[in-house]
Parts: sequence; C-alpha cells; structure tokens
Amino acid sequence: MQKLVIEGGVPLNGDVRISGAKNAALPILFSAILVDGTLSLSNVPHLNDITTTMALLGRLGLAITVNEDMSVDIDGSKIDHFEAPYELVKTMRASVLCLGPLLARFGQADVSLPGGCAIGARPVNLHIQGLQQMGADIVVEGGFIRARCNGRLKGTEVFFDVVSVGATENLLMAAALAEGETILENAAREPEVVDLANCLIAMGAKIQGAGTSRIVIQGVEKLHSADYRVQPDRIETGTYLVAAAMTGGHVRCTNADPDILDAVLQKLKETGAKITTGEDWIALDMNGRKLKAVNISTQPFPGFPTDMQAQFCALNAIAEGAASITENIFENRFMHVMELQRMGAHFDVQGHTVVVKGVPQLTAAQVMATDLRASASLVLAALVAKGETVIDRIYHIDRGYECIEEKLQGLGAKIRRM
Ligand SMILES: CC(=O)N[C@H]1[C@@H](OP(=O)(O)OP(=O)(O)OC[C@H]2O[C@@H](n3ccc(=O)[nH]c3=O)[C@H](O)[C@@H]2O)O[C@H](CO)[C@@H](O)[C@@H]1O
Ligand SMILES: C=C(OP(=O)(O)O)C(=O)O
Repeated sequence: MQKLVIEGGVPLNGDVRISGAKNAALPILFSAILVDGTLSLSNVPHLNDITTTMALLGRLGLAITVNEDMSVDIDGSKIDHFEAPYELVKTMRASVLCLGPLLARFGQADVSLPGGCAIGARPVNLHIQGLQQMGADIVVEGGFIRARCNGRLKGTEVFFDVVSVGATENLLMAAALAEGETILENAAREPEVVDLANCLIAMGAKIQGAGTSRIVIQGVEKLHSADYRVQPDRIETGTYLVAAAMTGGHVRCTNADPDILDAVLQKLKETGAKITTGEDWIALDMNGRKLKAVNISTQPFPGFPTDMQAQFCALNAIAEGAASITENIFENRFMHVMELQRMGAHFDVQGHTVVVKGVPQLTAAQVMATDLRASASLVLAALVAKGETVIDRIYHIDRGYECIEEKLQGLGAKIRRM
C-alpha cells in the first residue's frame, strides 16, 4: 500500500494551480446520462473518483473519450444498461447520482445501495422519497435500489427535511426531463449544485433559483449536446491556503474562484493571515504573524463547509490559544483527531464538538488516513511537524487531491510517495 513521507518545517511559497472540483465534476459527469448526444467537459480533475465514475458510465453504455487537451467527451446516445453494481458503488457514494438521470430518461434504474461510510451513516432516503413523489415505483431489496417509472416522471413539489447536496442534485437531474414543473424546497445552495444546474442549462434545461433554497425546474422532453467547464475546487483551494497559513508561508492559488469560499477566507483572516484576491486567484501571506486559534461550526453553504473541518483541526492544533470545532453535518467526522493526537496535538472530544488547545510544535509519527479530508489534515500536520511523518492508506487522499505531492513539492515541501 502506498504511503506519503513528509519532512516538516518548510514554509510553503509560490503558486499552485487549483484543479476542477471533484464534487462538481461528479454530478456533471452523471448528467451526461440525460443526453442523447455528447457532453464535452473541460477542467475535469484527474482523480480516483472520476475514474470510478467513468468506469460506471462505461458500464451503462456511455462512450467516453479523453482528448489530448484533457477535455472529456461523453456520448450518451447508446446507453443499454441500467444497473450500477456494488463493486463500483462501494468505493464511491456519489454513484447514487446515476439514479435520477437513468430513471428520468429510461424509466428504470437498479443502483446498489452505497451503505455507511467512515464519516457517518449517510442514508439516501431523501433521494428515494423525492423520486417517489415524482411518480417512481421504488423498492429496496437485495442491497439494491430498484426504481421504475411508466413514462416520464411527473413534476411536483419536494420539500427536503434535511439540506442534502446529493439529493438536491439527483432530483435536479430527474426534474430536468420530467413532465411539468418541479419545485425543490430547502434545496442545497452549495456552489457544486449551481455548477450542475449551469451545465444542465447549457444542455437546454429550464432551471431557476439554483444557489437559493428554492429551485424551480420546468421539465423538457429532451436535452442536447453541450460544452461545459467545471468550476475550480473550493475545498482543494482551502486546503492549500491552510497549508500556507500553518507553515507561515506565502501561497497563491491560481485557477481558483474567490467568490465561493467566503466562510473559509473569513476564518483564515481571523487566524491573522493576510488574504488578497483577484478574479481567478487567492493569495495567503502570514507576514511573519503567529496563527491565532479560531472557532468553527460546520453548516450547509454558505456556512463553513464540513469538508474543511479536519483541515482547521490541524490548523488549531498549532495555533495560539484554544478553540472549539463543532461538526453539525456528519455524526462521525472526527477520526483525524486520534491520529493528530499521535503527533502531539491536544484535543478534547465532547460529543460533536472538539476543544483544541494549540501546542507550539507537533512531532512526526506514523499515522493512518481514515477518510479523504482526514488524510488532508494529516498532510497539513506533517508539513509543520518536527521530523519525518509517514501517512498510510493514502488512497483516500487520491480520491480528492490531484497530484498532491507534485503540487506541494512545487511550493517547496519535502514530500514523497513510497
Ligand atoms: C460527492 C459530494 O458532493 N460529496 C459532498 C456531499 O455529500 P452528500 O451529498 O453525500 O452529503 P449530503 O449533503 O447529502 O449530506 C448532508 C446530511 O444529510 C444527511 N442525508 C443525506 C441524504 C439523505 O437522503 N438523507 C440524509 O439524512 C446525511 O447523512 C448528512 O448528515 O455534500 C457533503 C456536505 O456538504 C460533503 O461533505 C461531501 O463532500
Ligand atoms: C466527503 C467527501 O466526499 P464523498 O461525499 O465523495 O465521500 C469529501 O469530498 O470530503
């Protein structure tokens, strides 16, 4: 199994190019199922989750071409399979996003249940209930969601009990081809939902209100071929900015979007960092200042993202003072805390809050990545720890960070893959 070896203590300096957003590219790739034509995508990140999605789309009968300029063409004109098998779904929960599009275009979908994962139970009840409200017959049997629909799905009003990014995306795609008007209330407002909606609009969908909690979709009979560029990854951007802050460096993230990162930039400013932005870049400079601890409470967008919580645990671990970090989205997203403690961090977990007391210096240790953002927090801690840290099970990090060691090496970090 591959490991990352990091020798800490180097302030990061320079430019790093941010990749396309994993969490936008995934639903957008699945939206290609809706089109009897070709969706041409640029800025698709090279990540394990993207490869898994392409394998799944290929299994359904979509033809995928990766061009020399790394743009991707996905042709949905020959889809002849309607089942997402367990071996592909188990490695990536986002596979459930083929449910809505398959059902909307072909009236049938058999999708293996994604099951629980490291950060929480993550049920899919809202996806299922919403599609049932649109007229689908759905049973869950033998570990599969088996969904059928006679003719087109019917537009309706869906109120989500819980704000869910995935359920909003699945229903948005289903509603694009449904008969009549669908209204999604208490919808997720995340930038990735907006990116998906913009891609669907480029394919001819009629959608209003994406980015607000009320999305209105007028279903159309067909969508058409389109070109679309995936938005920059706000979580990757935030992670590199935290790396700059923790190491006392000066890093500029290029190909980034400063407009979708407000909550994270605000917290970074509270740590004492100087942030400057341009149209497509964000720079962080510590200017020799010491990091101050910051309280965090995760919320749906525009609140502080749960996908940045682990990184701020690492930051607070070496900041001046004490801070509390509250995780409100997932019930089991503090697994990095135990590993960071092995490096000398002081945490006190109280239910879904952890109190962090900063220490002047972390020390290198052998640690284990338990999930994607937990892995990122260990890399961050290792960048400032005294000595050589070895991080095991880094396949988690390859799900979400493109070329992480090359990008960090470009900023001066001493990191290698073993
Ligand atoms: C591929 C992708 O985009 N992943 C992101 C997506 O995950 P994902 O779409 O899975 O997350 P959701 O927004 O759906 O989950 C939010 C909360 O709703 C609950 N829930 C969700 C669906 C459902 O049917 N029933 C239910 O109770 C979940 O258990 C969780 O507690 O949004 C999360 C929250 O911003 C991010 O952390 C993930 O990185
Ligand atoms: C939790 C994440 O991803 P996923 O929903 O794919 O597990 C993440 O990107 O932090």
